[in-house]
Amino acid sequence: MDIVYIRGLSIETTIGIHDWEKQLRRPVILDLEMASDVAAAAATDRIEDALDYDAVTKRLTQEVSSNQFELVETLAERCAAILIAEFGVPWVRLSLNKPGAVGEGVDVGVLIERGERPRSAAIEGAIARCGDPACG
Ligand SMILES: Nc1nc2c(c(=O)[nH]1)N=C([C@H](O)[C@@H](O)CO)CN2
Repeated sequence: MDIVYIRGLSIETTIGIHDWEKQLRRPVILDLEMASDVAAAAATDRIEDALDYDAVTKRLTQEVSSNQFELVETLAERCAAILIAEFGVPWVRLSLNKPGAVGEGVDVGVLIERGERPRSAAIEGAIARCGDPACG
């Protein structure tokens, strides 16, 4: 499985369960791994055949910065849903860090995986030879 990744995407938003948190804007940091057929894009050398990390960055920035959330879980699920529904990403691993949430130097957040991991060509070949999907 090939991956297009985005690391350290910092987006300003309003997030938190406490009243004081609802009054301020603060950054959250996203790290994304998105399944994508890199070989197919390389074969044509066309952005239309690639998962455009610039377009993903702009869309997630727009969504996260223009909305308010209570939980990091909600924000993470919203981003994963957008990647699957709007960008056709079959599988995503997304980690969301909320800096300073529980004090200096402590990292908290969530790590989620959504969608189905595409099988490698080698696994597909093995299944085809075996004739039974359970074989893979
Ligand atoms: N699992 C979670 N736990 C907590 C969250 C959250 O979003 N998910 N949020 C908070 C507060 O907003 C925190 O950042 C500051 O107390 C607490 N726990």
